[in-house]
Amino acid sequence: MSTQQPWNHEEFEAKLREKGAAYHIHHPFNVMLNTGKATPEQIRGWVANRFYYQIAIPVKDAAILSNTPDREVRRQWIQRILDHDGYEITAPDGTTVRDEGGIEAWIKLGEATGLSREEIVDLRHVVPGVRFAVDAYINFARQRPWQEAVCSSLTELFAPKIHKERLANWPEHYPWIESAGLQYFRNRVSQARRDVEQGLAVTLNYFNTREMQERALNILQFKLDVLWTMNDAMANAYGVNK
Ligand SMILES: O=C(O)c1cc(C(=O)O)c2c(n1)C(=O)C(=O)c1cc(C(=O)O)[nH]c1-2
Repeated sequence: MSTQQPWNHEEFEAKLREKGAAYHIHHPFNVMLNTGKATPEQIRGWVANRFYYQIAIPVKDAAILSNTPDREVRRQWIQRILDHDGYEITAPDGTTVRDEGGIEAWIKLGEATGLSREEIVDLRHVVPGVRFAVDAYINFARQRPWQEAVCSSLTELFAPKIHKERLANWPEHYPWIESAGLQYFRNRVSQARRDVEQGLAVTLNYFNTREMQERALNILQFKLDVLWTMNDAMANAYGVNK
């Protein structure tokens, strides 16, 4: 057991952010995608496989909702499910508000790359390594205390940069993908920032001894490994061009 003093919030947050060095933004398969070296086949392979992650996220968030007795947390956390699944809500006066949600936006991204809706949603292209890695994330959220599951979402600290990189580079390198198809990435930049604020607040407060803070870093590493392993599996299936 560690007998050291806990890091203060600033130090602890800095330790979490240091973990960005192991983010999948640095994986050779992602570097290939974001530097314009990928073939249409490789891009389609990535989009079709990442769809399995997209559909897992609201399931994972529903596990967190079901595990927390804290109503204030649930009030905020439910937004993530709406972000991905979309919603159609009719007020008592009959007015309806709808949003197609991130999963639908991801399907549109897939269609913009030349995949059919059917071959995306029936998961035929999802390779075993991606499936196992994503399932591990869902299982972790189902089985561990909800604060640990919240902590595991903190790879989102590093996500705005990867989305912005795609928005900056894909139109130049892959002009055959219609710009409207990239809407998912545009939406996520601000959504990820908001998610991170909430996830960080829970994590900084809950992991309040040095031993727990070290556990939080290991949890974040687990999630980084989920994303890294997905990229390994896709690199194995589709290859990496130098
Ligand atoms: O494209 C990416 O590289 C990337 C990474 C991550 C991430 O770091 O987990 C997420 C997303 N995108 C994303 O779009 C998203 O909605 C999301 C939710 C979560 C989460 O763990 O709750 N991660 C991510």
